[in-house]
Amino acid sequence: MDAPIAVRGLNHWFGSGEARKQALFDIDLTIDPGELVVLLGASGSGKTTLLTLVGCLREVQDGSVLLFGNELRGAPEDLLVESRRRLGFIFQAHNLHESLTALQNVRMGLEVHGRAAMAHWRQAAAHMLGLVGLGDRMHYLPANLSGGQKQRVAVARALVGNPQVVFADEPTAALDKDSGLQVVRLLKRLGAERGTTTLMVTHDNRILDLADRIVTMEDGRIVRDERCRAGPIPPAGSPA
Ligand SMILES: Nc1ncnc2c1ncn2[C@@H]1O[C@H](COP(=O)(O)OP(=O)(O)OP(=O)(O)O)[C@@H](O)[C@H]1O
Repeated sequence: MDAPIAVRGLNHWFGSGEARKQALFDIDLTIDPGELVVLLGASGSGKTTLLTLVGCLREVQDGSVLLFGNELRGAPEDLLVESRRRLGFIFQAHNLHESLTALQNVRMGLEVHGRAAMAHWRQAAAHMLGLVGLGDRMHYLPANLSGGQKQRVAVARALVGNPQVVFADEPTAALDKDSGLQVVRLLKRLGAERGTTTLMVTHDNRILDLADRIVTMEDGRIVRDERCRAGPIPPAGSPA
């Protein structure tokens, strides 16, 4: 299988005129299918900028970003929309809809996938909530869930559409140690089972043990790229 993400010579600037400031410098990064890659780096080093560029949430200005083999620089809107459908996003502020139950919140993760996916939304959402250990909380409103449980609902929502790549920005920041580990273990397990690739920004040293690879950024540049011992578990059905 081809690399889902291949970045070459990526530069990015914010602002214009006098205030123009370069945030990314000549980034090269190839991520293999099924990898759980952690992006580390001090505040302002460019992690979120990189994540949003690869996640089709920001326009690529200079260099190349191949997502599923498609060039995002200068890509037409319909290609970006199509690409986003294959992605899942988990952000620190889990932004669940307070007036919707856990099940209904997870349903939202299927809405972009059209009528075929929606036909069986209840089964799919319930199955996903079961996988994140919330089978007995499906009809709870967010207000009646703990921080860790809410984040797991957000994880279920991100994963219910079976994304090929998951982008997670500080997914454990609001969680205690056990809940944080649980969320990342879940991502890792689903990655192994489904071949899902995860690119995760974190400051959380506690979850580094679970990473297949740790990429460190400093002042807009990648300064280290280390593979960890464990390595990715190949998805079921891939050649030995
Ligand atoms: N919308 C924006 N407008 C102007 N400058 C920005 C914008 N977003 C980010 N920057 C700047 O780009 C640089 C990289 O920011 P970025 O948010 O990618 O860093 P980060 O590593 O994710 O930081 P943090 O860990 O604090 O989230 C910083 O200097 C930041 O001030």
